Amino acid sequence: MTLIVNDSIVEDIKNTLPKSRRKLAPTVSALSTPTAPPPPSPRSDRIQHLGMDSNFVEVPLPMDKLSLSSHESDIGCERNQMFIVLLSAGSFNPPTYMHLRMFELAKDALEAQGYVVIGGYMSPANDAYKKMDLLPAIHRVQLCELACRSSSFVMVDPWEAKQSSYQRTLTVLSRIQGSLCHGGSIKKESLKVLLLCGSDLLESFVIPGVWLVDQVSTICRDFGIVCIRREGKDIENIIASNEILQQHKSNIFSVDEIVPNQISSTKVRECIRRGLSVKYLTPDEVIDYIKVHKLFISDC
Ligand SMILES: Nc1ncnc2c1ncn2[C@@H]1O[C@H](COP(=O)(O)OP(=O)(O)OP(=O)(O)O)[C@@H](O)[C@H]1O
Ligand SMILES: O=C(O)c1ccc[n+]([C@@H]2O[C@H](COP(=O)([O-])O)[C@@H](O)[C@H]2O)c1
Repeated sequence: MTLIVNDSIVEDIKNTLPKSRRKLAPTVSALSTPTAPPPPSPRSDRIQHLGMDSNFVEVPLPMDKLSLSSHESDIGCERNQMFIVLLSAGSFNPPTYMHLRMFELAKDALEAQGYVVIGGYMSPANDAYKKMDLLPAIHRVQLCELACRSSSFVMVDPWEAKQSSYQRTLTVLSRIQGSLCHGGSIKKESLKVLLLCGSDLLESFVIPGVWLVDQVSTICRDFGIVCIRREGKDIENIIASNEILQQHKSNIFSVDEIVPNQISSTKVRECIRRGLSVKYLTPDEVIDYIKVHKLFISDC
């Protein structure tokens, strides 16, 4: 794993993105359509990060697979050891083996640098994300639960999916950090909650209007990013193209795929629509659920 950098905003990157990503709900243009989620006001964002908004649906953070007791956390502090929790935010429409592989790749790479990865979360996007063909969140949460059954450390955080409105990723990162540190079970100074993503998501950071610039800064500075190279995308160039990413390059971990893997949810959906097998692209439990509920057969 190498640490890398970035520089200015590249407008035409938008056109190089997959079609589906150009339809991201929180873009400026999408926000003017009736189906797009309203942009959270700066005030509501601030309150959300503090975890004080009484309009939130309360959902406890699952911790059953976390490999850390408070005692170990204290030891970690003494040894100056940093514990890592990974958050993967996405549509997971449906989850694939590549989504699960990302956690393994990130864990290996971070542990090779001396970090201790104590857990990971998949957070399926809220229905208000309105990405093309998005299944209702209730199914995507269930599919993620089934997908990560075989993992010893990956869990599903259904909080984002259960809220009544779109939730930005910074809010989800803050909620996870807050839940883990609440009551002092894990010391804030020995915990890093990192956003786990593919290079296409990192690329979306530099597209004007998709993310809030201040929030990109906060994510990079106060949290950090582990980015898995996807389909040959040059992570170094993405970082070099944006001032904020460049400024926080030491907090952005770039991970190479050992075994190139181009599985995507789009391709899985296409296969299902065409009546083709998706075995070995996603876990059998996911396939069974899709069959029972007759999902992805026609456009949502
Ligand atoms: N093959 C892959 N390599 C690297 N990152 C990936 C891969 N597939 C998904 N990801 C990452 O997983 C996260 C969640 O992705 P998402 O749910 O959109 O999956 P997707 O396969 O890209 O979906 P879709 O095809 O519907 O756009 C994103 O950060 C994305 O970059
Ligand atoms: O927080 C934001 O401003 C923000 C802007 C764009 C995308 N995201 C999140 O990034 C994820 C992208 O998912 P996907 O399926 O489009 O790759 C999804 O969880 C979105 O909620 C988040």
